[in-house]
Parts: sequence; structure tokens; C-alpha cells
Amino acid sequence: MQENKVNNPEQPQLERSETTNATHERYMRRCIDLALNGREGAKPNPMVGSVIVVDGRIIGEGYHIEYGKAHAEVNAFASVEAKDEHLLPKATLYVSLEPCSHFGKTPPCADLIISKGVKKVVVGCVDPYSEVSGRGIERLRKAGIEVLVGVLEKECLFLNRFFITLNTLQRPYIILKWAQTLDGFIDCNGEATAISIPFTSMLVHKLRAESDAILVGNNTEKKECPRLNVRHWSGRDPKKVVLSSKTTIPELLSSLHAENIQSLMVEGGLKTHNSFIEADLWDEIHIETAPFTVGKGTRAPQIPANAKLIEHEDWDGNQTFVLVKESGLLGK
Ligand SMILES: NC(=O)C1=CN([C@@H]2O[C@H](COP(=O)(O)OP(=O)(O)OC[C@H]3O[C@@H](n4cnc5c(N)ncnc54)[C@H](OP(=O)(O)O)[C@@H]3O)[C@@H](O)[C@H]2O)C=CC1
Ligand SMILES: Nc1c(N[C@@H]2O[C@H](COP(=O)(O)O)[C@@H](O)[C@H]2O)[nH]c(=O)[nH]c1=O
Ligand SMILES: [Zn+2]
Repeated sequence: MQENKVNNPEQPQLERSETTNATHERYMRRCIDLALNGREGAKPNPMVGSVIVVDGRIIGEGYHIEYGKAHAEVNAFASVEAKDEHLLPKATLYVSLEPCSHFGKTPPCADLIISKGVKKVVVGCVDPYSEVSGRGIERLRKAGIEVLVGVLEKECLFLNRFFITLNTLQRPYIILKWAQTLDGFIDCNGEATAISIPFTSMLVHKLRAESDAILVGNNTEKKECPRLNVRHWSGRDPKKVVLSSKTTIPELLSSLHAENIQSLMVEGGLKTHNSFIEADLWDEIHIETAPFTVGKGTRAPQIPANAKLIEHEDWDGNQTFVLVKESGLLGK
């Protein structure tokens, strides 16, 4: 007969009071999922999610819904039912981004957390925003709250890569995007050609909706007069920018930074992509490949050596690839 391991006194007992890493990650993942609901509304603020946990039960959760309105932690506390309020001194609050410590559009979340008297706070990543940048964590610790930092840190940084890039590199997050034929051309003998299928066009428009600005080179502008708007998805149209020899890329990026533009989608053509690649001014590359050949045309750009593939999908024969910079802020 099999030994009953559960009641075997020789077996080490699982320490119930110590929360494991996997448990922390489970709640942090929930914070990230919640945060993503703020994709449209939170801008230009970062997306943030928060959950409040007592003895393995979520008693409150929230996210930053709208710019200028309540932060994730405020909404999480507001969702706690009156009957559970007395549990807060035993609670762990999870939050995907360091709680704020400054008076912005709303009062500091660090102060709210202290006044609510939770036992522990688990933070996904430090907020690089200069007004916060470690001060929120410091304030919680000074108040005697145990703070654990860096659970699913990479994922939490990736979630707010646009906001973080603007605040650390003083330029928008740059996504290069092109569509190419199977034999590696971005047009057909110099003429614009449809490479995407309806489904992948929809994905392109989704990416446009998520970008604050969109850029093409002067040749593409003159040849195609592209609309570069959001027609096959819902959301805001990005600001259209044309790159020409009237300006340089660094000048353009600093003027976009001054306008608080957090993300720039570059749609080509070849000379434009190559300029960004040669200057190492890119963070992410999206490539679509169609299953047909054209024989001649404008060559697709060379993928830079420091690009790392993170996503590959097949959509009825058209393939999409997402790459990030290996040595970049987030590609490590
Ligand atoms: N399949 C796809 O995804 C796409 C395909 N295309 C295709 O690509 C072709 C055009 O590509 P290509 O001929 O390479 O031209 P581009 O569209 O890249 O435009 C090149 C022009 O952009 C300006 N420019 C580029 N780099 C810089 C820089 N570093 N500083 C300042 N200005 C700069 C210059 O403008 P100036 O004239 O002022 O010197 C340059 O002549 C078209 O046939 C188009 O249909 C275009 C986009 C996407
Ligand atoms: N032909 C092609 C692309 N071409 C890009 O889209 C621009 C046109 O945008 P719009 O005027 O809004 O339709 C064009 O200037 C070029 O940058 N993109 C793709 O994803 N797939 C395609 O097959
Ligand atoms: Zn806050």
C-alpha cells in the first residue's frame, strides 16, 4: 500500500506563513492584467494595477482608469467591502509600479497605504519618473511597512515601456514597422503594393492606435500620400510626422519629447528605417512577411544584429515577427 505522505511526520511541513515567489507572481500578474484595462484612458500616465490580498484571498483590486483620476491603489482600497476593512492590518498590497510619493493630480498613494495600515507591500518595478523614483518605497519603509521590490520586474517594465523610455531616455519609444514580400521587397518595382491581408492590416491599425505619433520618410509621403490613421481598429489617430532633410532625427525626437509623445511608430520606407537603425534609435521592430514574391523593388531593411525575436505568429500564411533590442532598456 502507498504511504500516506500527507500524514507522514518524516515529511517536511510546508511553511504556510511564508508566501512563495510563485504566489507573489500570481498576484503581480493579476496587477498587470488589471493595468492593461487602462491602455486607452491612463495616457500619458503609466498603466498601473493593484490587488489587496489577505490569507490567499483577494479582498480588493483596482487599476488606473483615467488620467487625472484615482490611481490604482486608491481604486483597490475603495473596492474593499466594509466587512473586510478590519483585515487590512494583515493585508499585502500588490502594485505593478512603485506607489507615488508626490502631489500630482491626486495625493500621494504612499500616504494612503500608510494610513490604511497594511502589513506588506509588493512592488513590480521602481517608478523612473523623477518626482517618484524610489521615494515612494522609502516612505513606506520609513513608516515600518515591509516592502518587497521587483516581482515580475521585467514584465512590469515592459508594460510601461513607452512611459519609461520617455522618462529615462528623454525620447519616445521607437517601433520600426515594415511589411515585406517573401523575397524581401517592401514595394513592387518601386510602386506601393498591398502586402498585408485584412487581418494583419487590422493589427497594424491596432499598433497605430497604441502609438502617439507615426512617421514616414519624404519619398513615401510624396509617392503615396499615406493617411496613417486608425481605420481598421478603434482608438485615437497618431500624430502624423514626415521625415525630410529639413530636420534631423535627433531634432525631431527632442521636439516629440517636448510634446510628451511617448511612442513613435516608424512605417518606412527603406532610407528612413536605415537612418533609425544606423543611429541605433529604435526599441522594437515589427515585420510582416507575405507568402508571395515580386522579383524586384525597394529592398527591405536588414534586421540589426542586436535584435532579439520575442514573438512570431502565422495569420493564414502572412507571418508577423516582433523583435526587441537585446541590450536595450527592456530586452535583457
Ligand atoms: N512595405 C512597407 O512597409 C513600406 C513600403 N514603403 C515603400 O518604400 C518606398 C520608399 O522608400 P525610400 O525610397 O527608401 O524612401 P523613404 O520613404 O524612406 O524616404 C526617404 C526620405 O526621407 C528623408 N530622410 C530619410 N532619412 C533621413 C534622415 N536621417 N534625416 C533627414 N531626412 C531623412 C529624406 O527626405 P528628403 O527628400 O527631404 O531628402 C529621404 O530622401 C516606397 O516605394 C514605399 O511604397 C514605404 C513604407 C512602408
Ligand atoms: N503596403 C503596406 C504598408 N505600407 C505602409 O502603409 C502606409 C499607407 O498607410 P494608409 O494610407 O493609412 O493606408 C504606406 O505609406 C506605408 O508606410 N504597410 C503594411 O503594413 N502593409 C502593406 O501591405
Ligand atoms: Zn499614486
